[in-house]
Amino acid sequence: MNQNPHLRASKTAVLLLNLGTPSAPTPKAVRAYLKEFLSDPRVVEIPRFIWWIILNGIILPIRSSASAKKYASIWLPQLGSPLMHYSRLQAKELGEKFSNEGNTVLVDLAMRYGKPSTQEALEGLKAQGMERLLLLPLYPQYSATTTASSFDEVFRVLSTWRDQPELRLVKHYHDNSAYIAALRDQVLSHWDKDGQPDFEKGDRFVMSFHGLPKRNLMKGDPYHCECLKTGRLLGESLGLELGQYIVTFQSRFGKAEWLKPYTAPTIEKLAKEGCQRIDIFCPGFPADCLETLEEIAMEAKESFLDHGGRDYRYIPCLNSNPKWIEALSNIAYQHLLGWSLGTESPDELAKCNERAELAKSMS
Ligand SMILES: C=CC1=C(C)c2cc3[nH]c(cc4nc(cc5[nH]c(cc1n2)c(C)c5CCC(=O)O)C(CCC(=O)O)=C4C)c(C)c3C=C
Ligand SMILES: [Fe+2]
Ligand SMILES: [Fe+2]
Repeated sequence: MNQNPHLRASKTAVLLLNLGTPSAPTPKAVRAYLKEFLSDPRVVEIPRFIWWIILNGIILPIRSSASAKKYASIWLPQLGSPLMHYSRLQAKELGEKFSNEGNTVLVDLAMRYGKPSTQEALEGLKAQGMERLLLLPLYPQYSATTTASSFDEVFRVLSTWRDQPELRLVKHYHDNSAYIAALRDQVLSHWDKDGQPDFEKGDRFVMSFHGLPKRNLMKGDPYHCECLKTGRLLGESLGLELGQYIVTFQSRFGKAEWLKPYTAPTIEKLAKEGCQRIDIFCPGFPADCLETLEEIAMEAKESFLDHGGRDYRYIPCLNSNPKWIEALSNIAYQHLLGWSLGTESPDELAKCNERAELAKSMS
């Protein structure tokens, strides 16, 4: 069925791309995930042979069980990995938004590592008649380590297809006004509920982004500048002055220098300097995950309180904030301009069938 492309409805699809997460919070599942992730030459740029020895001989044996314990501490009862749960929810709600607005757009989620794989997501869309494909990464700031790696994987899969879809990509949306408005809404709704920090008294608003080796920045990765711009735009939209907000980088991996200032030492320093309250938010992570829930909401909180801080407020990621779903749909619509957002009318399909019959009779 549906072998003849003339006989099927041709559809537009939006594929959300994210990193991926272990299938379970166990050393075995975490090891398989880390092996795939850290073997990606886009992520670690050390010469392959040397890296293979370090990864298999040192990192995987040590890190798999340490990370598994951390994953176990954030695993959601019934729902599993927060990254998977919120990414799926975002795909579902974006799809519903399109259909509520009368558009037929296929929406799905693909993970760069683990499941659902990019290959299975693309094949699923193809089976539903996808002819036009928009790739929308759940990375607002572009980095070769994340965005480019996800695109590479899509290109790799498509390179095996005879009949490829039309293709468009969203490179980044770090300064998109709807994204900034969603971030602002997320912060303000927490301040409305919990009270605002007192900046006159020295309270601080910290925006923590995932880090990257400094070498990547020096080689031309735009990620650092895009994080700083998101931070500035969010700070401005909240009416904050320079010094009231701080942009930091977390999740350093290995011994090399990464983007600075690092989140953990900054928080410790603030506490030691007498800052009583910090509100911390991770604008670069659209979904809560290990890096936000364990490293920021738990570990960094402990350090702040241990070093004399009194009040540590973690503001959750965008997750299923309706303003975020609206931002995703705005970004998608901008890039879908000119593409059909419905299936062909019965008239069009009938014409297709006539052309197909004609072609058959001539062959
Ligand atoms: C060289 C190592 C790493 C680079 C470079 C890197 C870049 C990078 N990562 C994200 C987003 C996420 N990373 C997550 C987890 C994670 N990241 C690394 C290493 C690098 N990341 C590791 C080893 C791990 C696994 C956890 C651990 O063992 O510490 C996650 C969370 C995944 C989850 O399952 O919850 C996200 C999200 C970005 C945006 C980025 C570069 C810009
Ligand atoms: Fe990471
Ligand atoms: Fe920069």
